[in-house]
Amino acid sequence: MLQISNLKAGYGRLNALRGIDLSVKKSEIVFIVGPNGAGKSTLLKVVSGLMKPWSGEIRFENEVINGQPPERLCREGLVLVPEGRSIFSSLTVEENLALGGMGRRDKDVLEADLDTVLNTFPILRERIKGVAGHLSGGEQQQLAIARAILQQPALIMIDEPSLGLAPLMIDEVYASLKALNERTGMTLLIVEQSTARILKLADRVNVLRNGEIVLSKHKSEIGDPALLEEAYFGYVA
Ligand SMILES: Nc1ncnc2c1ncn2[C@@H]1O[C@H](COP(=O)(O)OP(=O)(O)OP(=O)(O)O)[C@@H](O)[C@H]1O
Repeated sequence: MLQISNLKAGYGRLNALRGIDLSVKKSEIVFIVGPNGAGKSTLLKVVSGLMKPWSGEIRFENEVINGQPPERLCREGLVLVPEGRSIFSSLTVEENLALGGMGRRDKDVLEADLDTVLNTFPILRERIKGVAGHLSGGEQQQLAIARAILQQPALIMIDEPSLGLAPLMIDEVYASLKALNERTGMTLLIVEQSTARILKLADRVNVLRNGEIVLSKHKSEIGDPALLEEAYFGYVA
């Protein structure tokens, strides 16, 4: 579904991505983990069209998408949930969700999808008429994910879904994402700073450090989680 080859990008003279190779297959849950400043957000920005790469190639469903604008990629099914709060805080929860389904013509299916999303994130049903800006950080994160799901993306990229969430809430959000992936086959590319929790969910884990993928393993290849830690902290070459 997504094939990234020798991707390089940065800011001015700062080299943030130094030749990334990465692939995501249909219906997989793929994680990119790495410490602060590793280049994780930059990678998602480049793939989603928010930032132009210096060189390399990004293929989405076999089409080269380098440099295409984010709104076009969104229409083609590649949707980013950026880090932090990306909801419209003065609109209600319902209005925010409606924006997610705006481009869809299948209104009946949309209604069923909305119901499913509200079952997945019950707090959003409780607060449906409330102003989104009054939700807690974690609830706003759920709203951002729910809105993205309603866009029916083929590939949803989420930047740090655990950011600012209490541990129990992180478990809930991940359980919901896993259930969604199992039910609909939606492909997920998720960025996280911490390696905690991800092994239970991931089909593939990529460790990004200093702009380079230093480890990429399918779940069947990760026998010892220490391998992951070593790559993360740079104990191995
Ligand atoms: N807008 C920007 N202008 C200049 N440098 C930037 C900008 N955004 C990021 N950087 C730099 O690019 C490098 C990669 O940053 P990036 O935000 O991609 O890392 P990250 O892995 O997402 O980190 P974190 O986990 O802390 O969010 C860092 O050295 C960072 O300082």
